Amino acid sequence: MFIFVVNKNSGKGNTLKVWDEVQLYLQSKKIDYQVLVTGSKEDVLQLRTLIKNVHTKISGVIALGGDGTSQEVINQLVGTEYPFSVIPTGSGNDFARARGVDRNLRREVERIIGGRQEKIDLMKVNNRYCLTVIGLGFDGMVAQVTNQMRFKKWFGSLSYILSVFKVLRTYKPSSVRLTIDGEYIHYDKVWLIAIANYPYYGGGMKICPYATSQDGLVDICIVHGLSRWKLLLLFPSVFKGGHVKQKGVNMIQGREIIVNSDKQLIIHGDGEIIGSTPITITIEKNALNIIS
Ligand SMILES: Nc1ncnc2c1ncn2[C@@H]1O[C@H](COP(=O)(O)OP(=O)(O)OP(=O)(O)O)[C@@H](O)[C@H]1O
Repeated sequence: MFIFVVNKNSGKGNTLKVWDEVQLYLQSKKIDYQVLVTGSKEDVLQLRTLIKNVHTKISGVIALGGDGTSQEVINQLVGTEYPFSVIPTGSGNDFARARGVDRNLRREVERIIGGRQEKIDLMKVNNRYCLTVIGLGFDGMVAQVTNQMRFKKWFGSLSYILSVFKVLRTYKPSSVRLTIDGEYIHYDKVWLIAIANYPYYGGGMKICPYATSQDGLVDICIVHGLSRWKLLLLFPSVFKGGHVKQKGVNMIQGREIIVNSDKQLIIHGDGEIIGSTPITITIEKNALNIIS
């Protein structure tokens, strides 16, 4: 038995259409499933009840949505053995991108149904688990502007790039004190800090190219000390991960990161606003089963 959580509001609004196709395939193969169609984050809480009431073996819980939907679903699955996967129908889809998705829907569903399982690490902030990247400062603001954008549905992953240019015009960098596994580091003029379990965010920006969800560590990218113009020039290199070799970019790894800043910085996790500084981020090894 598979359980599907379908976020009818994700991406360009065609998630229900994709679900219809998936459903046809499941029925043609006589695969047992249940579905929860959700219209808000709060609806995902019904997943627990659904799981409790299923009396056959659950082979997987599959989200149809983007990274925000995935975050909601995995927060219901941590502590269980049920494996998670996603059929990407969101705007950014950075978790799916990192795993490598088959563009052919039928093959993607087949892969999920027959897939092997593996354990991955998750990042934890204030009792909330995040899958891909947590971003602070400039990044937090970009996520906020993107989520408020009326045309996000139309622009898909391009909406993150449009927001970058919008935020770049007015954002002011700040001083940040990082404590990484007990060691203090002070940075001035910090534009952004990205803390990653997977390489991508913002619909394909390879912010931490070497991040892997199976090493018990987060990769941290700190962009600091640059003028607005230099930041703009650095921007194109992030799509291939080339920014990591440039001046003004520091890469560090760690297990526990405490962030303090001279002004309150907005924080996103998987593209969703999850709080503001000061904040502590930890990594939990092997916290989630996924279908790979
Ligand atoms: N299961 C759910 N059902 C309905 N709404 C949800 C669910 N999970 C999250 N949401 C809300 O729906 C919004 C959109 O979902 P999601 O983030 O998955 O799609 P997206 O923003 O298009 O894609 P991405 O995050 O990959 O850019 C989220 O910002 C969140 O507020």
